[in-house]
Amino acid sequence: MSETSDSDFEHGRYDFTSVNKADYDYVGTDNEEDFSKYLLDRMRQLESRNTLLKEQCDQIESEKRFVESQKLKYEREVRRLQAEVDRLKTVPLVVATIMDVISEEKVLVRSSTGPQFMVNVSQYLSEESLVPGAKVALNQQTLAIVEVIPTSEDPAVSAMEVIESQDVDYEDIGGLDSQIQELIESVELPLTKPEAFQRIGITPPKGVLLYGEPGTGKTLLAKAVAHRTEATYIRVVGSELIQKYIGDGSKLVRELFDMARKKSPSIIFIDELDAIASRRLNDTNGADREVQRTLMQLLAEMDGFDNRGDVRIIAATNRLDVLDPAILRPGRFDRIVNVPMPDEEARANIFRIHTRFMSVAKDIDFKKLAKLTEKASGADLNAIAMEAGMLAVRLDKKTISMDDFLESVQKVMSKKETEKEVLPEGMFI
Ligand SMILES: Nc1ncnc2c1ncn2[C@@H]1O[C@H](COP(=O)(O)OP(=O)(O)OP(=O)(O)O)[C@@H](O)[C@H]1O
Repeated sequence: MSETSDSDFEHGRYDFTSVNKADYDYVGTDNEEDFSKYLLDRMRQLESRNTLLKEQCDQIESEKRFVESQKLKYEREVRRLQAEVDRLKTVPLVVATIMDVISEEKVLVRSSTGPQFMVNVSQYLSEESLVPGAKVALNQQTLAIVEVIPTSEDPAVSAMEVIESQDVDYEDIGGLDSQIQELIESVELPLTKPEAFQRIGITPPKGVLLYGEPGTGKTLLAKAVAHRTEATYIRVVGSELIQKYIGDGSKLVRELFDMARKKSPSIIFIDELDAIASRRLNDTNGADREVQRTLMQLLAEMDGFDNRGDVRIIAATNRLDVLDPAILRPGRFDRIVNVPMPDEEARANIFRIHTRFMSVAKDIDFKKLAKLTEKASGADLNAIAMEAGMLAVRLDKKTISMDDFLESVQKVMSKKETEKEVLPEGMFI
């Protein structure tokens, strides 16, 4: 009988198909019983070897699967690194802003270095993303648009101030009684009593335009009406629509009206209307065309707007003289309200309003303060009251004295004078 060592099994050297010649010697001999025993032993041995080999095979299989998955992982890593190397080796892209979309394939852009180009568009870019104002990347050689750069902030969110409820009321406004009355009739009543207008058969004005020098209370008036009507107050600033998001103004105007409808009853307050509604001087310039497009969108929104609805529009400007007459036509801003600088009586009232919650001495002569502040706006008077309060705090006093007010008047009014001197004619502070 040949000897087979354990290591033969382990190393696969054992030939399972062959039978040792010596094994035949048992057949037909007395040793047959021994031979059967031997075969049984051998079979058990082989079975146990078989189980062991199966286990080893399973283990090798699982190792193989592991190695294969590692291989795939490293292949992926190599591909990623290769792509990164390729990306770093490619020529840089030029950043540009879309000025105008001429057709599906042609777009007018202004590159970040200044010049404007008419460029082609990659067919893989979605048409909706190609809108005036969008930032794009151009191939350096062909200048074709290859990518639309996502905006880091939503212009609609940052350009609009939306306040669900206001805390300013008519009592917080000094000296503008007739202006308040105008707003009650043209904004408050259409929102609170629309049926009264229907009954009488008149349509309320679509838009109210407040004009006057800075700091005279135009914003305050709009906020107070929003408060009275419990309407959502949505404010946009004309110059921000244009300066920050060139090309996006018209989209923003559309979004503004959509939001106003969604949040109705609402009051849209457009501050610095002149920035988007000035008479155009130069049509050829891209920025001017943008302003025009924004204005066109505003007019379209106003024209398609139901004046009996629960969205009202108030706009404000310091420069009524530069407005495009189109904006003042009937059916648009057809109620024009002057918000003047406060007269003496109004100034005294505004002082009283702004010192209501301050700890002031009993002998404060508001009439005298009003006389001393002839050219002051409501905002200046507020600044005077605040400054007087600061003086009292600095001196650790319990109440604000008349002297504190006089010192503050002197300080704020002389500052105003010097600022006015350095400003070009026609510009307000
Ligand atoms: N008539 C007023 N009564 C009481 N406070 C006033 C009045 N006018 C202005 N103020 C004060 O001045 C601040 C600025 O006023 P407001 O923002 O309403 O001016 P504005 O006319 O909208 O100015 P701008 O044209 O610069 O936007 C107000 O928050 C308020 O404190």
